[in-house]
Amino acid sequence: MVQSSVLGFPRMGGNRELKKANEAYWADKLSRDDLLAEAKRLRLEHWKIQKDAGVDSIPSNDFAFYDHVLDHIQMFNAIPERYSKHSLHPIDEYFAMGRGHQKDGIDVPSLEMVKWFDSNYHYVKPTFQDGQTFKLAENPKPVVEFLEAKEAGIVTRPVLVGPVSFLALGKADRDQTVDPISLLDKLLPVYSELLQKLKAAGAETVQIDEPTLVFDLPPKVKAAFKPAYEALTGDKFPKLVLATYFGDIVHNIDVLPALQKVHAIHVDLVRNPEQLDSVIAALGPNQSLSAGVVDGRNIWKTNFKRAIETVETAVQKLGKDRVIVATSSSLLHTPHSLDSEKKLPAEVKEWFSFAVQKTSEVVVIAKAVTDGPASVREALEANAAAMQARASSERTNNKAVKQRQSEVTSAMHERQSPFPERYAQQKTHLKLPLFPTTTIGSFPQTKEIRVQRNKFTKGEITAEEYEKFIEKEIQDVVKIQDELKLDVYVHGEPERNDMVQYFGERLDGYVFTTNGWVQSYGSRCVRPPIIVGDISRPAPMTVKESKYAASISSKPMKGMLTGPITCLRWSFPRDDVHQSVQAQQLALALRDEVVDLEAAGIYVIQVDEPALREGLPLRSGRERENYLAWAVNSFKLACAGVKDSTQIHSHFCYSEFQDFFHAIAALDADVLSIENSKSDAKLLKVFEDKAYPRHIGPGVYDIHSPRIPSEQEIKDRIQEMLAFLRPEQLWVNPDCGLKTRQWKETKAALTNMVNAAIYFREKYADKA
Ligand SMILES: Nc1nc2c(c(=O)[nH]1)N[C@@H](CNc1ccc(C(=O)N[C@@H](CCC(=O)N[C@@H](CCC(=O)N[C@@H](CCC(=O)O)C(=O)O)C(=O)O)C(=O)O)cc1)CN2
Ligand code: MET
Ligand SMILES: [Zn+2]
Repeated sequence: MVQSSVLGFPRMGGNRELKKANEAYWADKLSRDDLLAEAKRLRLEHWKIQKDAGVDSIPSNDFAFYDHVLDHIQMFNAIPERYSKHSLHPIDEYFAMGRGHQKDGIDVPSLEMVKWFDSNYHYVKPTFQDGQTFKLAENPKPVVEFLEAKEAGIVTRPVLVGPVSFLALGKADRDQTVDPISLLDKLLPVYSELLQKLKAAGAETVQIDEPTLVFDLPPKVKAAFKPAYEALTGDKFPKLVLATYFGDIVHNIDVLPALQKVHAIHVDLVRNPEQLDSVIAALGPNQSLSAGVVDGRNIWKTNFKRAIETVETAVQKLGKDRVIVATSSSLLHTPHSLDSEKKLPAEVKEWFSFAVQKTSEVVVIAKAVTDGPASVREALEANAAAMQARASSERTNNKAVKQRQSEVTSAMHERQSPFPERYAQQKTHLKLPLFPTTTIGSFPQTKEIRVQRNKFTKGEITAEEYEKFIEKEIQDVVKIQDELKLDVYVHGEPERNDMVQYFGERLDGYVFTTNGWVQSYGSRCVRPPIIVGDISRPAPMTVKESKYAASISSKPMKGMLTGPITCLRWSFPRDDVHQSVQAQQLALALRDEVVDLEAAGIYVIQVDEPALREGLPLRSGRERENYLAWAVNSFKLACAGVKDSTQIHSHFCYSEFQDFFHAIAALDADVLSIENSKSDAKLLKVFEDKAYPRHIGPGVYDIHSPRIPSEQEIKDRIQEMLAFLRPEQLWVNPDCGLKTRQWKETKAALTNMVNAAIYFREKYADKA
């Protein structure tokens, strides 16, 4: 029979219990025992949900306090000495690697955190030493959690990150030269030991994730699969289901013969349905296919008819015993349950499926194929009705939006004049000093701000009271910027819950959840708004706050918008029209906002695009070029409606930009601010040819840590930049917004930053 399976379940809990427990533990408000107990309770609850839904293969070890890659770093003892030398309790050592540790005389920053493939989830990068060795932890987490589930009567399928991906997703530590994949021989015995322990504990099957198979792989990495899976398959090991996701593996299909002893290969058939035939053809005679047909990355109900057809195609070739119905990826990227959404319009709620609902979907699909459609007739009929209702809904189509899109011209993407002419006007208009200082937009989102917003959302305070509160926050932020002597001010974004959700809530074509949280990193979560139809802007979204801020200050006030690509990427997009169409609709809505800000007297406007790099297709080639063409165009369309004298800024963070800078340069923004301080100034190499023509502020300090950078440190950074960039084109700013910081360290860090800028301003006074 066709089995059903889930590749991973969200960890946070229906009410973000894990976030709250972690943060309480970090603040010394929850004991270690209580934290561990809460985690155990959540794991059990999540297994039960899947068991009750009837899922055959339920994952374990998908839970992580902070990040699952970090779990592996600790379990294999790939812990850099700067963490291990303090003999912290294992869980504190773990958090020290994830988020840094400044306590009891210890001061160590976190390991690097980077994007998980093309998602808004971030993992902790394994960081290896020359001479790296590995050792399996005494009580490996996957074994402990397998036994925990077993004790509760649930036999699970443990999930591991595979050895090739674990190495390939890592890097050499700073000042080290080791090529991670060369460590395979040392790592395999540890995996072997772990898999045997899992088998001894009773695990029949283990899911081993090798998502790097969707990349273009360097030959050395590609060649590592054969020895790895020869070493880890055979009678003494559990059966392995090797999982890939977020792309196709057709370009690496020649790796499959080396994987023939692996029980099953999992592929993402939501993202790349066309890979089905090639993968089936490459399977060995005894191998099974795990067909990822329920989307782990989006919230749309699965189209049962289409999914069943796909699975049937596989069954015809392989037989029912060699096909597994699965989620396309872990459900980590979807919110917990639709049941807690009380405010969604009833019509659209019918179109959605969150993690809890998706667990039932895999079961229905598997049953439909095993026992025939009649066995699940009701579910299939309800599903078909929902598909039909969505396709014909008034909400999805807006004629005026389509009309406007048809009238977009190429001239609408270009500013009136080239940069030198624009800059000449901006210079006289804005009267900025050399080395102008600014921040990226947000100031600390204090507990008080969140509590007031929560009261307003619940109707406990009136709109007027909330507005007064926000105005007071803006006044405070302006006053602080006066004291700090910054040059270009921001209003601080106190009215925004999140830089994407805030816009989603103000645009037609979107709906939003009240509890649809998804983990972004560590304990930080987002509630991606959902694009259900054609997007338009019913009214200005940010003008009131920016105008108010400008009215109480004599300095230039920077307006703050989230760009079309970031709005798209950090929302749940539609799956019924191409993303380029949605991006253009967002661009047109933002274009109106940009023009309205200018008309309201805002002459510096920042349009953030931190997700531009994340949207880049994972493999090089034509698909990437297509993406860049429409992505760059949508940004330009959003910004180009202003006069030459209005200065357009854009901001980039959370990605590596060295190999991507040409795309950022193509945006033609007057000023860029770009994260720089964590990557050992790798970014600056891009400017080696000294050809970048416009203005730019590579971040001068990391905002992720409460650590206060000294004035000297910041001066050193700026000095380093001056080797690559002209003094006339440099801005001085932090790496990113300050919303996750406290006021105390924010003021101290910015004081040092402004002093450093003043030093260079005086030094280069002749350039002014
Ligand atoms: N969408 C998105 N993706 C992004 C980023 C980003 O800023 N936005 N930045 C990068 C890093 N990722 C990040 C993701 C989240 C957060 C973050 O700060 N999240 C906050 C939630 C922000 C939010 O939506 N806040 C709401 C709701 C706050 C809340 O929890 N309220 C309480 C009630 C108030 C209280 O008692 O505190 C509740 O609902 O229970 C608001 O302010 O209104 C968190 O997890 O704590 C930061 C960075 C990359 N991806
Ligand atoms: N303007 C936004 C902020 O300052 C940009 C953040 S990029 C993740 O928070
Ligand atoms: Zn940023």
